[in-house]
Amino acid sequence: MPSATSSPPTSKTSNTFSEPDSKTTRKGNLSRLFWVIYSAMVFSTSMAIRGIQRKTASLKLGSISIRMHAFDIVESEIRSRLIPLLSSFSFVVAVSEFSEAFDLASKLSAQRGLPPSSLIWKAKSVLNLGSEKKLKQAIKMVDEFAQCMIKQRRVMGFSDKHDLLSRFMGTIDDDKYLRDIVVSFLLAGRDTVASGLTSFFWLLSRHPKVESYIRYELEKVMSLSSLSTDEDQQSVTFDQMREMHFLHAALCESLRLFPPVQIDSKFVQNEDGLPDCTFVKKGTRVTYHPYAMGRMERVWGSDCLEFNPERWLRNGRYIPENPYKYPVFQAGLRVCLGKEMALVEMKCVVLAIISRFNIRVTNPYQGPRFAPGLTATVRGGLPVIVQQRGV
Ligand code: HEM
Repeated sequence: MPSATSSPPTSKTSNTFSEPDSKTTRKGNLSRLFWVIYSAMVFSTSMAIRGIQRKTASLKLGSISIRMHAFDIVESEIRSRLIPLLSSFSFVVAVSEFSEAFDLASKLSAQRGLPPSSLIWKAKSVLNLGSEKKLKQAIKMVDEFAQCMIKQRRVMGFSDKHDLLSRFMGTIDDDKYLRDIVVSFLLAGRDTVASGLTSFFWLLSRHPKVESYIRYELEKVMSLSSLSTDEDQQSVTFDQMREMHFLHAALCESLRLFPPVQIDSKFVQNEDGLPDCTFVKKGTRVTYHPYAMGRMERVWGSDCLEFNPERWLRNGRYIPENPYKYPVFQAGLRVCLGKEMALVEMKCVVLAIISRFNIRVTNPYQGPRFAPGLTATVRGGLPVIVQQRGV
């Protein structure tokens, strides 16, 4: 653990595995749960982006005020839905029709790229057959959901609202464009965050000391705060969370080993050369591989395969890496606009869960296996045992 904040976790936060007690534990599928919760949360902060809107979106998404707004929304979803769900004896996650349609559309779109030639899906699409027919139906349902959300917001009024959709509605009148913005952001921000959280909980199950240290850091920031005299303060505030350097480091380290976007391709617009002088002609597909890059000894050193949050800390403070070395959120012009928001969301969920529950993966020795798709979805989900702490 980092030297500047190296006091050992208290016994209260120590994290030895205890056998599940039938009254306090329940089994569930964490990745499925995150997907469902996030479909609601990301919608309330989602926004469109294309061409000229990128700049506007980038300013808005990166701003402290929008991150604080996201923090409030996520906190409220956690309190009203996630915690009650995890606390109930057996949790069955209700999957909405929309959620199913969204998953199907993502899966079928990704499957288009699997056969060697695109002719197959194009022919099926023209003839409206099989998977292409299902894809069209799924996309229609997703679009209708987004349209309905925009229509409702118009009826309810948006000028006094602070969420991103309302802010964009103030500048864009075209509802079809707004719909595409909502769907794009949902696509960009939903499964990525769910995937990152799922892998993180798998890693925590394998590294209980890291989990204990996050709990210790949480207790520390809360006790140092002037709010600590306020007996009503039950959960961390946005500012306190920003002081949690170890948590931030642990999430970055987890995303290094399990990036939600494992590979990403670009097509060359005009003939060009790569930095190593490889010639690339117009139309060439160039793929970079964040999953492989995060595990290269040449880049990360001999302990590249270890989960070691300390590699991100100097004197207890988080030091960011060069995004070209760590392209989990891409780098340069097309860098992820939701990076900061994603980290806020992930931190909120992690803190809410680990301060109240012990989450144990049922088979921690089996690493996550990913299904083919746009984002790294854990195949079959991540079966876990949830145990309420202190019971
Ligand atoms: C851990 C979570 C996330 C990861 C790892 C991630 C990663 C990425 C990556 C690699 C790209 C570049 C894709 C490309 O150029 O092909 C990207 C783009 C983008 N991301 Fe994220 N993302 C995450 C969460 C989010 C969230 C929560 C949002 C918004 C709510 C978001 C919004 C966007 C947008 C709008 C773009 C498109 C930027 C552009 O093309 O100009 N992302 N993301």
